[in-house]
Amino acid sequence: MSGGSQPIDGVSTDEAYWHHGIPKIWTWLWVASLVLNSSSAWAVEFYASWCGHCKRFAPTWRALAADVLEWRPAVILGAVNCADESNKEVCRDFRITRYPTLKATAGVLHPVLGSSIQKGLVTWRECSCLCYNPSCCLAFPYSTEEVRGFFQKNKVAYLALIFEKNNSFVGREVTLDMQQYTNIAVRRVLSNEEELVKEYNVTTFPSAYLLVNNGSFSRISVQEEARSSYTSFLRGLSGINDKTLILRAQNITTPPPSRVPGAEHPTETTHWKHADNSKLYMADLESALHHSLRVETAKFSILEGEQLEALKHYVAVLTKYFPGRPFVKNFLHSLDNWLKQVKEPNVSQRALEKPPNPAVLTNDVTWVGCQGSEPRYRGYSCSIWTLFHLLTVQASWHSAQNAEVLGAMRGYVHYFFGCETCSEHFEEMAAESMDQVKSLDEAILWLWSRHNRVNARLAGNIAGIEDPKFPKMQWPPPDMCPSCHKEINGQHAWDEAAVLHFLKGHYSPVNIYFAYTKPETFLLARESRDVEETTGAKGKGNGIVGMEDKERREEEEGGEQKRTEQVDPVVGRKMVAQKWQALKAAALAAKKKQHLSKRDTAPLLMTDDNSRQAVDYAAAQEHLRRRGLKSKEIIGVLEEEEDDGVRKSEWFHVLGLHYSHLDIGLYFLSSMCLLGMYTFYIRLGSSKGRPRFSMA
Ligand SMILES: Cc1cc2nc3c(=O)[nH]c(=O)nc-3n(C[C@H](O)[C@H](O)[C@H](O)COP(=O)(O)OP(=O)(O)OC[C@H]3O[C@@H](n4cnc5c(N)ncnc54)[C@H](O)[C@@H]3O)c2cc1C
Repeated sequence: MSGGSQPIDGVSTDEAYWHHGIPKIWTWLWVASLVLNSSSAWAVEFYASWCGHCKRFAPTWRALAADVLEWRPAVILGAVNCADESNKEVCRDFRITRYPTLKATAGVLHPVLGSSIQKGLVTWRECSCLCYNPSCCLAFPYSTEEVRGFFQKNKVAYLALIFEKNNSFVGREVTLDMQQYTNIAVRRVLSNEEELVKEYNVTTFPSAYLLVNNGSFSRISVQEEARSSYTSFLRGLSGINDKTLILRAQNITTPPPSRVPGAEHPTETTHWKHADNSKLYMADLESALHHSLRVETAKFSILEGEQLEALKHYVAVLTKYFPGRPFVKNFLHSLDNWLKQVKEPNVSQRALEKPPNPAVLTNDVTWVGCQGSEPRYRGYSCSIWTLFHLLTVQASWHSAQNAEVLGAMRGYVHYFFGCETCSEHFEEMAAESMDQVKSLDEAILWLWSRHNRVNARLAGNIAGIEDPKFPKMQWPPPDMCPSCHKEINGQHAWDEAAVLHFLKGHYSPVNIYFAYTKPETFLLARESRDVEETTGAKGKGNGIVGMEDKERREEEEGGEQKRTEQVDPVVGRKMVAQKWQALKAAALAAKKKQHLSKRDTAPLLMTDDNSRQAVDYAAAQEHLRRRGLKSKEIIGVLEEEEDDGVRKSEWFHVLGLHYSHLDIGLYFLSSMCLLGMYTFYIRLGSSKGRPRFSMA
């Protein structure tokens, strides 16, 4: 893979990737083998797709890639998206904790703008030449002897000499510009190489001379003594060979694998999800938890000191105030307990990664309310704001300490939030006034007003980081909360009491919608399968709770495709309507054939496709299995269904309540009670008229 302004054939083109044409690096193995073992010098930008500053920096990196396109294979530019979970290990191993970070095979390049990066690249190229491959060091200054013996040693038609001062980069840049051309060599000669300076009668620096292998030479006459002028003059010489011949001969245009199999991790699809901006979505909140706890913290192989304390504080606040689904709350509780019991001064990432058993949390991201019009917009940063607003409001209903949530947010943003400039800005605001927050309501308003300050700073689409569909505004806008806005002396003013009231309603658990969330059974199934895949521990739980061994074997023998169908959210999404019908049909058939009772199939059959009610598919499926329905007859429907914007999640939405499979279990229990009572009363009825007690 190589850098440049043009898309490279065969490289997977990701819509989310705005560094168009710069190689996207997928996996640690690949990076390690390509970057570290390469005789080329690599410069890689590590970024996060949600990070505004990375978006702002992207044009510079892109322009640089275009500019140094001709420096391949000596210098190659790449980019790695650290927000992509499949790159988690790469980013950790390269010790990337903030975005954007530029790293080169010989050190870190500081993300400074413009030509200084280029100069940095040139200097670094020289250093890496020394470290890795001395024979490639064409950019070192030439001595008088080297120039004199040049044509004896090298079978080329031309030698271009760039005379320049030591601190000039022109000679080195032209050398790199021309290094893919055959039949010509470019060398820099320093102004203190007196003999040569005299011999060629050099009076200005820089200036360039062309030596021909027949012994003639002339000054290169250009309008401006600059890199671009020299390069275009030299490229116009007759007999200069086309670079693509060399590239082909060296086979360096071969693209890298677009994705290493197994590196994929289910992430969001580009499929548009219906969302209402007056609602909160649990999918966003759970995705924020997952990303903050498993991706942002995963950048550090060891957590210790204040950073570890910040994590503990964050998790403790989440555990207290996150209004999650029961199994998510369990997850947080387990993590919190585990962290509290840590006696060592540090915690390794590996230890942290072990999921607290048996609790489970989604292990991918699904943006709904935080979805951007393109994958490069919004997402994580939106969700973390949403999460913290929700927590400040939740804390106000409990007897929390005033700045407990704000403190957790401050610590989290300071130590873990990858966007460096965001973190610095937030810290400035916190240092300025967070300690003046005197009540829980003030904490809600403090966060609201600081968020609005950030919105104001970013408004107006600075450097294209604003999602055009979600322009930055002072929030809540009048259409969301008319009473929040008032006028004092013709000037807009906020009615803070109304704002507080609005925020408490907006960031309240009853305003959280569960569309696009995955049920616990689905997550457990996926998690245990992941464990199985990584440990190779086949047969040790396939995630289908309570499944008989025989059936599990059948399932495994059923082949990969079936398993994929059951769990792959993308495939599932496409096929779900069909599957749903098939599952119903299978249940009906089974009911007839196998004499399953109505009770057994009830949860499935009572569900109306067009209603807003939805059944816990996985629970129903599991239930049918237990009732003897063969696995082959049950088509896995673990994914939500979407039909004209009406969603049926695996959780019931009935009167605003969410029913899990536990609820369905209770439903069966109550059905049985009813049945029992019914039988009892029938018996009672049939015994009417008969004396209850023997007559005396
Ligand atoms: C702590 C922090 C600091 C950041 N600093 C920077 C920075 O310095 N530079 C930069 O480029 N990006 C920064 N970002 C990212 C930026 O603020 C946005 O998150 C990002 O641009 C995505 O914007 P968005 O349109 O999704 O809405 P966001 O601003 O992320 O808001 C998310 C949701 O919160 C709600 N909301 C909006 N405003 C408010 C409010 N005032 N009160 C309550 N709820 C509100 C809305 O429903 C909105 O959809 C920061 C993010 C965080 C978490």
